[in-house]
Amino acid sequence: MSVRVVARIRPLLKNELDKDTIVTAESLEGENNATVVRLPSPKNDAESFSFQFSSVYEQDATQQQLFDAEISPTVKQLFNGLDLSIFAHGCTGTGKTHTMRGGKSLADRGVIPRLLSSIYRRCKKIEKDTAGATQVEVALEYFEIYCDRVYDLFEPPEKRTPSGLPIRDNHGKTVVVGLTEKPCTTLKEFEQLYDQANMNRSTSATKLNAHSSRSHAILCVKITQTTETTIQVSRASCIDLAGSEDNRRTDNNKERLVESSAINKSLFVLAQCVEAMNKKQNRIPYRESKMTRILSLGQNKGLTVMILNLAPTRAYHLDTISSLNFASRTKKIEVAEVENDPVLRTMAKPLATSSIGGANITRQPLRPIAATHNANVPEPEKTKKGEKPIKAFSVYSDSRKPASRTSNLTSQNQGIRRTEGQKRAAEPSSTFSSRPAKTFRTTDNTSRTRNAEPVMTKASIEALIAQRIEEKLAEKALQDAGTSAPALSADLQKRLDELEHRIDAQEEDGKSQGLQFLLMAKQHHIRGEDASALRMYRLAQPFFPGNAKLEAKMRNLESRLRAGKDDSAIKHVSAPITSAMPSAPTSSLMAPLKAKEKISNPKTIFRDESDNEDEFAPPPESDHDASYASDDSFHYKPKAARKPKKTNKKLPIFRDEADVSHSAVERTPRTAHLLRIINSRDINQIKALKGVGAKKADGIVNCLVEMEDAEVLDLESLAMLKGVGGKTVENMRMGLTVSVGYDF
Ligand SMILES: Nc1ncnc2c1ncn2[C@@H]1O[C@H](COP(=O)(O)OP(=O)(O)OP(=O)(O)O)[C@@H](O)[C@H]1O
Repeated sequence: MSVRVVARIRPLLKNELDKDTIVTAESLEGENNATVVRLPSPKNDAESFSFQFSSVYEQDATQQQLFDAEISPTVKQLFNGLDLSIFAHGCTGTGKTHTMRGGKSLADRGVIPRLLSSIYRRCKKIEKDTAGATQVEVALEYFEIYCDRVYDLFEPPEKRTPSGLPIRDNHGKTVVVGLTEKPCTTLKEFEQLYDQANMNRSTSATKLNAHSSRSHAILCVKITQTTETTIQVSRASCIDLAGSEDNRRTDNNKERLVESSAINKSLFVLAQCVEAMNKKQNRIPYRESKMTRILSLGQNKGLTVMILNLAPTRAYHLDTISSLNFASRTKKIEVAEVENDPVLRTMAKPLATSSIGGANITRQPLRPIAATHNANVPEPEKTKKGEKPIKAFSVYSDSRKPASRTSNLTSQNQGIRRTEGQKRAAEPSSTFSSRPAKTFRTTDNTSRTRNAEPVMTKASIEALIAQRIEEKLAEKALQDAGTSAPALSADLQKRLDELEHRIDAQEEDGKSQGLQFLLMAKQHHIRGEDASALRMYRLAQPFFPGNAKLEAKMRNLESRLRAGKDDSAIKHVSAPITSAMPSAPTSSLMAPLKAKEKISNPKTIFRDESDNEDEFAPPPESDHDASYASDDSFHYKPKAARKPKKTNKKLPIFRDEADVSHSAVERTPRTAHLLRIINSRDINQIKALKGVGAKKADGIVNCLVEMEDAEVLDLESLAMLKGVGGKTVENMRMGLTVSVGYDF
């Protein structure tokens, strides 16, 4: 993956003019451009921290300068077939939306309108240069992830369903189902669509930002280039992340706190994913939040630019350090995974792929080529004029689309297309629908092959051959699937929908979220990561207000951290919990930077593999198992109107006599057998349990991997794994009698 991380320090706002500026940009010796962010240590102003990035933009940097230097050069590659992802990251009020969207005046326009302007210019140029032989179409999807739910921003809020749009895994890619795709032919048209859609975005005034985005907004621009012989699709995804918030500073009310919790949680998971990638762990916890599932940072191929937005004042000091730490980790992913110049290396891929595909490619049934390299892929025949346009593409995957055009549609897809067709019936004929039909054509990429030859290595050829084999197998599987009766698809679809509703219903219940936080807290606790555990307990606390045991746990962790060696770590996590609904401090989202010795040489980059909050934490308490089990005492108190549930109702089903003590020795054979299967982490065995499908099994294994060496010791702990619950545990156990034939 190629992640280019640049930092941008915003200017002082009107109400900050008298405030202390502590964040500065510096150049390394012999360089003209600033690449280092420097700020003092929170402990001691005489010491400073420095972080190096690809570029650093100072307070007076204009929107134009940032775009010209960072984004403009990628547009060419976008048209060469690479996907592009642009992230704005940073805590609340640091200028993410300003950077991505910007203001109304020409000079103030942000990255997104400038990118679209560049895209349309290039479209025109290509069409002109090829005398119309290559035609370029642009289409948009725009959605937000608000409180872990996905909403289409092209739909007015009143049309939203409470649970939002479902997301599904499709051949390893996450897709948002049912998004509107808007063909968009001119910049003017884009501006209208974009402005209108932005009015649908969830924003609110907070103490830290009068127009704070309460959601992650993702704009996907799909570019389709059609020539006589080929169709090439590439995508630019522009992501304006919601800002992390230190709720000790926000004075957020309950509603804002819930939003803030969701924002902080998803950013926390993002940080965890980045950390897992850094540590080269096999499993990246993408599934812990919808944002990380959809973005799949590190899985998407192509170019990624992350713009780290920073506020210059002391009020943001700890938040700024947290953000810098996070960005440094993200930057390291690039260093670890891309050894050669990422631009040259990734540019070679589409050329090489199309040359390997050669004349044998007659259709592209699945996503891989388009998803990973956007190779020139012939598309199935387009619909005739007047017919419905093709259904929405997905964020990083359009794997269903080719299938849908080749009659192998699942009823799910048919349903989507119907909806889309109805939606668009009133719309003027789009460029898609009015375009003359294209037929499958074999690729004749002689010149491309020639171009690609010098960069083909043995390894890349092998990888491409493996990929082609995979595609062929997938194509065959798809064709096989296409022969199954439509009734089966409808049935499958119904089951999927039911499952989705069940999950949504569960998600709507704050209990599930609160328990997830608790589970994550416990996982951290087990690993001895007290600082992270404390953060997660804090996130959980709003769901269990007034729970004395939880508060005692947090106090315990706080005092242990306070007693730890490094004061700077304590500063990040030891704020006393006074309010009934304490918050997740922003600084707690990402690892605090370890205080280093005095920095005198700006060339030194003060991050290394060991920079991890957990090194500040004292070793884990030996009694953590006891506390693990004792969390059953957390009473869930859902949103205001609901009555608190009694403890004994919480996990009533599977508590069999022998389990009361939670002792492994006293487990029934059936329970022991079930726990053995779970702790085996063997997805096939887990999937075979009654009531556990592939998705749930995957979720369970993910949780277990998160727990590293820890095991699930009892059924109650099992029920608390994400997506499990008491009923599922009961089903698993009951199923064992029949399906496993265990002698109980
Ligand atoms: N480079 C800049 N030049 C001028 N003003 C800026 C700049 N960056 C940010 N601002 C101003 O700072 C304020 C906060 O910016 P913005 O709303 O973009 O922050 P944000 O990071 O998106 O916050 P949130 O996460 O809460 O949505 C706005 O008033 C914005 O106009």
